[in-house]
Amino acid sequence: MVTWILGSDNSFHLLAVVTLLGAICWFITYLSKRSYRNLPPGPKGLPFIGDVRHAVDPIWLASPERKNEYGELMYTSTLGQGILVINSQRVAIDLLEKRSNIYSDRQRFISAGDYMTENLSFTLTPYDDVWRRFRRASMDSFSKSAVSRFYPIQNREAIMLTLGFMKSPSALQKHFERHALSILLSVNYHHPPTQSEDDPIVVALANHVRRLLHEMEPGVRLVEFFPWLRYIPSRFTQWKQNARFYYNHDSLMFEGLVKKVADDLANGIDQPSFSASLIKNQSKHNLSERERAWLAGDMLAAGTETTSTTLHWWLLAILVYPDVQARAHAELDEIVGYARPPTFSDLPSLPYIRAMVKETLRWAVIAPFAVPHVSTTDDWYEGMYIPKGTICLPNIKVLNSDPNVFGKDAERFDPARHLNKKGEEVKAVMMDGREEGHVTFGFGRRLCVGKHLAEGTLAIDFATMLWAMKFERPEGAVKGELDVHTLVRSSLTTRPAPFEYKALPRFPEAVALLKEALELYQ
Ligand code: HEM
Repeated sequence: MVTWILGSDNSFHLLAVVTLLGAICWFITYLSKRSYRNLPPGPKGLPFIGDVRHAVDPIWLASPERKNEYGELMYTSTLGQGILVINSQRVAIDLLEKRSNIYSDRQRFISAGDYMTENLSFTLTPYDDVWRRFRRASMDSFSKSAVSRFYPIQNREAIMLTLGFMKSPSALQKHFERHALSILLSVNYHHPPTQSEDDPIVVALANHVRRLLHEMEPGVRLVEFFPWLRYIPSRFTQWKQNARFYYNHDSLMFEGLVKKVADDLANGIDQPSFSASLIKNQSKHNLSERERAWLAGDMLAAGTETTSTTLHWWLLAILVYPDVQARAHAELDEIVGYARPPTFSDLPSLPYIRAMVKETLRWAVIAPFAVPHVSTTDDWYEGMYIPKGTICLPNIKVLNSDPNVFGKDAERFDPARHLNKKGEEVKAVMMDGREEGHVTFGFGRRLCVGKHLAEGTLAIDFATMLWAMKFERPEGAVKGELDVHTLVRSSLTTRPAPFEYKALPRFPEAVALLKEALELYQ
């Protein structure tokens, strides 16, 4: 047969086709090997399973030693999943900002994503049409100018937080968590101030976040490693039944919160809130009722713990750096005085307080890898190959203390680094010229939507708390004893290790003046 083919007229064509196919196969193999030979440096691990041990160890991945060992980019992989750790602002900006069009997807989770949220959790949703509509709708309400309508809520909550602290200073975490959630419930639904952490909505939300994060933990769901398991019918798979149950449960919870706002609007009660804007702009945003409810609901999950954890780090920072606290007190005394607590209208005249917001976000380690991005196409960067589907981890602590950007004293908490010699705000301390002075809000198209709201909350909280109180170490505490390095993992974020402090009123009338001011916001 072979002889016949070779001997016929067609034989030449066939031989040519086979040779050509062979050459193409060889070329593809050569190219792919060449690509994989050019992956960024990093630990290789074992054949087939890769570097499982390190890939699931965030402390190892985030350590500044990796930068010394491998440089600005480190690539590792496990079970075929590529992971890229970005260790310099320059590269983070080049990839996640300048090539944002191909680095803006999120990691896919079958259980937490496809089943438990039907991919309607804004923070986790893939880079698709739903995300685009969510992004547009939320930018309308959370832009720098739009958030000013929430100032009265933030002012009220700053006073409530300060009064709570003055009454029971030791319960810092409870105060910060109640405060952050209460702001977001009011901003989202014009909900009245939340009084305690036992409030049913507080408990329900905490459970929602806890469930999702548990579901996303590596190794909790086998289906994440063996996606074909999703095709096993629900009656044999408890995880699928649970995920469906909680999707329906959470959808009803979020829809119920928006419905209350819709009822108010129908009854002529028109108070500023994110949900009210979504309802009024229904046709512009093109969101279904369910999408709308999940969008508003995800703001609570994304904004609560991040804000409360930042406050927690700030308190530690001003204890470790009493000189910073003293300079903030001096600014408040000069600009606000002792006759009334600060308001948003004071903030333009309080550059040191505003710089303290930037510096807290730079110095604190709130989310060590922000929220990972995923690449959507194969890419080449400075001769290195980055395969499609790579999980990209910006190493926030390393980027925020990059000596090329912040100098040799980057470890120090020093708001003055964001000011010039005259004490005025310096707009850009960053490589891309962005104004924040840190990369804690993430990058590119997925940059934190709530950043303006969060900055306002932190500024008015710092101003109000420092106007009323002085924070000190308890008697007998030795300088240098405070631990600024340990990271205690909470659900979404990392907090500092527990520490002791005293919160002392700065002058006798502070409580009465705060209570008086609070009445204006009731
Ligand atoms: C200090 C407080 C906050 C910090 C440190 C923080 C940090 C972040 C980070 C790191 C991301 C991921 C960015 C990226 O993927 O590159 C993010 C995304 C997001 N944040 Fe924030 N955030 C804070 C407050 C808030 C608040 C108050 C809200 C709601 C009003 C909010 C809503 C969101 C949303 C919805 C996303 C997802 C955006 C998207 O995937 O397109 N955040 N935030």
